Amino acid sequence: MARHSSAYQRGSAFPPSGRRSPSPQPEPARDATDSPTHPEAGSGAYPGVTDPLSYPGAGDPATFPDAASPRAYPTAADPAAYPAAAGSPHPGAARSPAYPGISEPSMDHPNAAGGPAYPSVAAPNQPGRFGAADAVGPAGVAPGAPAVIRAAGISKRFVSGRNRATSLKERFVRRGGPAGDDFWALRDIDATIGRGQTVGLAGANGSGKSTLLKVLAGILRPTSGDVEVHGRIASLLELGAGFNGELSGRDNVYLNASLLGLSKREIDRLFDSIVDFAELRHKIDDDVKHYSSGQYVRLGFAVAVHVDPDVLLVDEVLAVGDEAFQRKCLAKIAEFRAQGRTILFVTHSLDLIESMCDRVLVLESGSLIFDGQPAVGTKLLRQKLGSLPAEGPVDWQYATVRPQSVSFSPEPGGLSMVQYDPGQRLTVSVELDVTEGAPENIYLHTYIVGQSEVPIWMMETPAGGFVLGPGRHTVDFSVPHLPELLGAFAIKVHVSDAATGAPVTTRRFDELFGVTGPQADGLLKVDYEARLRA
Ligand SMILES: Nc1ncnc2c1ncn2[C@@H]1O[C@H](COP(=O)(O)OP(=O)(O)OP(=O)(O)O)[C@@H](O)[C@H]1O
Repeated sequence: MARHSSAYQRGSAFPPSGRRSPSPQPEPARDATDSPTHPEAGSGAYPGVTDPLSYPGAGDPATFPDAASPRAYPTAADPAAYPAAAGSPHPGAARSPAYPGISEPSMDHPNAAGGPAYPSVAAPNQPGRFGAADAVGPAGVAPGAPAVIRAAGISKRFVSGRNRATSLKERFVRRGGPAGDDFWALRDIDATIGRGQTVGLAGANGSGKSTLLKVLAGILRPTSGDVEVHGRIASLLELGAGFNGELSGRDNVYLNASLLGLSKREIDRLFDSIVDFAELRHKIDDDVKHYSSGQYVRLGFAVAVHVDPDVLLVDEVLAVGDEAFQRKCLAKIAEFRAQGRTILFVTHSLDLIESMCDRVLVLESGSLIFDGQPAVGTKLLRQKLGSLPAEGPVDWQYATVRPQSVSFSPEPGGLSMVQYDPGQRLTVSVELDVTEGAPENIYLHTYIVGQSEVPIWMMETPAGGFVLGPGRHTVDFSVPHLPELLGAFAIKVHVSDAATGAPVTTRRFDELFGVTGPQADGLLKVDYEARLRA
C-alpha cells in the first residue's frame, strides 16, 4: 500500500513507526523557477513502495458519507485554523511545460526518490490493511467494495509568489509573520474510493480538481491530511504526460513504463501495442519535445493504460486529443470499468459523468460539496454554474436550513397518526437540519396543499422567526380543531431569513394526512347561505 501524507520524509522510506507530526509546507506558486528536476532524488527502490506495517495511522477507520443520501459538507474551516507552514522548503508543485504530467513529483515528496523519476506508481497490492471496516458502497457500487484510495482531511495550501520570501534572510526576518499570500486550494477533503468505482471529479475552474488528483497520485504533498492508496496507480495528470522532452517517444515509453513498475521484458512485449494505441509509429523515434500536445497525451495515455494499473487517475487531458482519440480513450476507460478497475477522472463534461460514472465528487473553492450519485451531483453543479435554474432559491438538500422530515400527530411529540376527524387536534411537526452559515432567525411558512397542489391553509412562525443554531430542530404547528374537510393533504415548507426576507429553500413533502369530513374532496367547509335574490 502506498500512502501519501503530510508525514512524509523526503527521499526515504516512510517513518518506522508512530504518527509524525506533520511539518506542512505550502506549495510555491507556479513560476519560472519551478524546475522539473529533482535534485533531492536519492537512489533506491521505486517510490511509494513502503512497508505497510510501518505507517502511522493506517487503519484508522474513517467515516464516510453515505453516498446514497448525498449531503452537503460543512463549510471549510478558516485557513487560519490550519497549522502554519514549517519545516523544510518545498519547491515542488512544478508545472514545467517540459515535464508535466503523469508522474512529476514535487521535490520533497517521497516519490522523488529513485533518480530522474516521474513516477505515479504506487505500491502493488498489500493485503490486510483495508478490512471490512473500510468497505464503502457509494452509489452504483455494491456495498462492501473495499477501499482503494482513502483521503482523510486533505488540505492543500499554496503560497503565491507575489509576497513569498525569496531568500533565507527574508525568511528569517519574516519568521512568525506571513510566509506569503496563502491560498487554500483544498480544504479538509474526506473521500474514500472503493475498488471498481468510476468516479468523476467535477467543479468550476479553479475549484481544486487537478490539485486533488495530484495529491491522490502522490505528486503533491498535502499541507495536512493523509492519503492511503491500495494498489498500483497510473495517472495521466497534465498535458505533456510526464515525458522527458529530450528523449525520443520510444525511450520515454521505456522510462515511464519502468517507473510504473514494468520490467524491460514486459515493456518489450507491450511496446507495439502502446505505439499502436497512440497511433504514433511514424513519430516514435522523434524527440517528444517536437510532439504536439495531442501527441504527448496519446503517448501518455497509451502508457498509462498498458501498465495494468489498479487505479487510473485521468485529468481533463482527454480534451486535448482529437475526437477519434477521445472516443478511443473513452472506450478504454469503459473497458477498464468493465474489468472492475478503479477510475477517477476530472472532467468538465457533466454528460460524461452521468453516462460513465458511478459516483461524482463536486468541488467548490477547494471544498467537497457533494459526494454521491452523478445525476444529483451534476444537477447541483449545473445549478451552481447557472446552467440550470434552481427549484426555489436552492434545492433543499443543499440549503443551509434543510427541512428533513414532516410528521403528523394529535399532540406535539405524540404518536404519529395520519387519519383525523374534523374538530380533532392536529400537530404538523417539521424537522429541520440547520447548518453553519444558516440565517440566525429562521422563518417558516407551511402550506397545507390538497388536490392539484391547491393550498388549503397556511401556518407560519412568528414574524421574527425562531433563532436556531446549527443542529436538528423540530417546529410544531398545532391546529386545535381541524376544520371540516375531506381528502388527503400534503405539506409544503418554505424557509426564509426572518431578518431579510431572503428565501432559503422550499420542500414539498410527499407524506399525507387525511381528514374524513362530510365535504366534497379536498374542500374546506365554511358556513354560508344560498338565497335566490328577489
Ligand atoms: N502551484 C500552485 N501555486 C499556486 N496556486 C496554485 C498552484 N496550483 C494550483 N493553484 C491554484 O489552486 C486552485 C485550484 O487549481 P486546480 O488546478 O486544482 O483547479 P481545477 O479545478 O483543476 O481547475 P480547472 O478546471 O481550471 O482545470 C486554482 O486557483 C489555482 O490557481
